[in-house]
Amino acid sequence: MPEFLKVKTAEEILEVIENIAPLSAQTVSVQEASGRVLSEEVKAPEPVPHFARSTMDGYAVRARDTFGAGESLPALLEVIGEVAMGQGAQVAVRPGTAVAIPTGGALPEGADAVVMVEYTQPLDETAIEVTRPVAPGDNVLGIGDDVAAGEKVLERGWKLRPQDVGLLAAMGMEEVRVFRRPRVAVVSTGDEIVPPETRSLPPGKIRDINTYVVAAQVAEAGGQVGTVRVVADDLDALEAVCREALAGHDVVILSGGSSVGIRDFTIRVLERFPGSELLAHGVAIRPGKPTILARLGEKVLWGLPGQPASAMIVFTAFVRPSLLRLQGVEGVQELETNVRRAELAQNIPSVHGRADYVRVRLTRHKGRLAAEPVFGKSAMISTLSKADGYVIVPEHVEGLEAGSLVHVHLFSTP
Ligand SMILES: Nc1nc2c(c(=O)[nH]1)N[C@H]1C(S)=C(S)[C@@H](COP(=O)(O)OP(=O)(O)OC[C@H]3O[C@@H](n4cnc5c(N)ncnc54)[C@H](O)[C@@H]3O)O[C@H]1N2
Ligand code: MOO
Repeated sequence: MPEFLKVKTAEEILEVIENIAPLSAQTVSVQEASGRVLSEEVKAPEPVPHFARSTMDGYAVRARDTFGAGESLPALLEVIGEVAMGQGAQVAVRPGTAVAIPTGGALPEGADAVVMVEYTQPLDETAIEVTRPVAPGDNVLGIGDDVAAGEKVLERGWKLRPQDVGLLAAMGMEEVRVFRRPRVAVVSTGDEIVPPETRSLPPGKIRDINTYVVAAQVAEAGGQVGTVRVVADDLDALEAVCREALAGHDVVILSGGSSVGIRDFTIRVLERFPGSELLAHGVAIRPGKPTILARLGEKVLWGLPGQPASAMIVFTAFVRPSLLRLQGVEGVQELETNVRRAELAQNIPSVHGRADYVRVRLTRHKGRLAAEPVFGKSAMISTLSKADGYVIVPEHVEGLEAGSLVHVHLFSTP
């Protein structure tokens, strides 16, 4: 009797994934760096800012000249000049004097603070009264206050976000070293699969769903979608497509044919690749049991269940983290941002023996985030479209009760 050869728990699969080494590194320009993962830590090559800047519109002063100043006893200061934006200060502040300065202007020599214009009163063309004292450093961003020279600002394995790219730009970095993005082939198998543009569907045929879902998920996970193919249930044809896909890609994702039926060829194709190492055939989750994970040297092959809901759930739970590992993401940066806590809106029944991955939709209930189960067979695409993610009912738990707090694993990062 055919059977699943190597059934693993979700935790065991995630352990295998954690041990996937990143791909090689490459240099990219800072403009292209958002979403990429650093292959080296970044240290600040220079201080930011590299000159002391005012953070307010006002007057650069010596703080001690304002000590004791108040509404009834203002400090009188001579205004001896003005700082132009984008230029170094041309004049130094001496005792008893002030220099007009815009927000972001360079603090003149001799000054150690800025008085906001609101707390000054012009006396005449060349003098002001200061009605509030400032302490040294007030309203000033000193050299290196933002980033000190040599400071470690970003870790290896950090996935760069827009604000990180801003930090690199501020430090004058034009390029960074990042891990290569995995090139991924997406292959759907099945005699029944026809392209979406097919107008009148013959009986027994269905339009291709998984190719489109998986390719979009790969792109969202930072992978580069390469070959996209639909292959008939034919062992030789599938072998040929896999051979070509493995040669030109880091990862090959098949969908369909991963179960134990007579037309489920993924395992049989793998047997034709002598160096292949089957890491999992079957994972103890529902839906999604017929999942295959294999390594062929440096390459990774995933066989996803053909049912669209199963394929999408398995991708989110396992394939996505594996693509992130190949890109060098370390720790939980990405996985954490993909989880929301919500209150379960309805009971979820479940049985012992397999972890249930139940599709849910996120809604607002009395100002709080709620997770509403979307029940349906794994052959249904509409349930996925209604759902935002899934909730896991662990193997040894008999269902979850309405009102309990759950983790919703999102299909997409918003
Ligand atoms: N005797 C058993 N039969 C099945 C088992 C089992 O344990 N024992 N598991 C069931 C489960 S659960 C799933 S899920 C499916 C997965 O099977 P395969 O991965 O081998 O996938 P296929 O049989 O090729 O297809 C299943 C289903 O999905 C449809 N499909 C396939 N590709 C696409 C696509 N690109 N777009 C849209 N739909 C697709 C396909 O037409 C089938 O209806 O096995 C169960 N059987
Ligand atoms: O486990 Mo299947 O993947 O229910 O549809």
